[in-house]
Amino acid sequence: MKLMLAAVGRAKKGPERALFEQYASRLKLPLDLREVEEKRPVSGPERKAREADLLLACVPAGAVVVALDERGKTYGSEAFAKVYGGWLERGAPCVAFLIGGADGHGDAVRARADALLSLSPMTWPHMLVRAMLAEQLFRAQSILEGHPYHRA
Ligand SMILES: C[S@@+](CC[C@H](N)C(=O)[O-])C[C@H]1O[C@@H](n2cnc3c(N)ncnc32)[C@H](O)[C@@H]1O
Repeated sequence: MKLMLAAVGRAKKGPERALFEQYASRLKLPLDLREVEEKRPVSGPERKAREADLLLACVPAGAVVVALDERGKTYGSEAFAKVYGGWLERGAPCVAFLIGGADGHGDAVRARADALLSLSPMTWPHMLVRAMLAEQLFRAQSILEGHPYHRA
């Protein structure tokens, strides 16, 4: 079992990337980061559709697919830990988290996703979303293990 984060855009060296790497490195399951980019000058629905294809091409067969979307379901951290634990127990080879680009996710991602996960109803910059997701995965891991980190 591994975790995968497929995301639109390439993270430059900087605080968001450092924060993501800090939390990702504390996860016991390997977290494979795959960055995708549409290089052709397309916009709007065409860009969204192309980015959806690029993201889905990263997803291994049989993976649990979780699309990050502000319109998705929100959880408290304890409730999220239970849901996350359920995904891990499904026996899938991978839990794949997908982060969209400036225009959000295309229809193909929504159709394939097993869950739409919101970190809040607000829209956050996608590079920050990577770090926030990694922190919540680490928090969920701590909750499932009964580690005191999650009380902080
Ligand atoms: C800058 S946002 C683009 C939002 C886009 N305008 C939309 O309507 O979906 C880029 C990506 O960051 C992620 N994202 C931003 N805010 C989020 C939130 N509150 N919860 C979950 N994911 C979020 C989503 O994956 C989104 O596709």
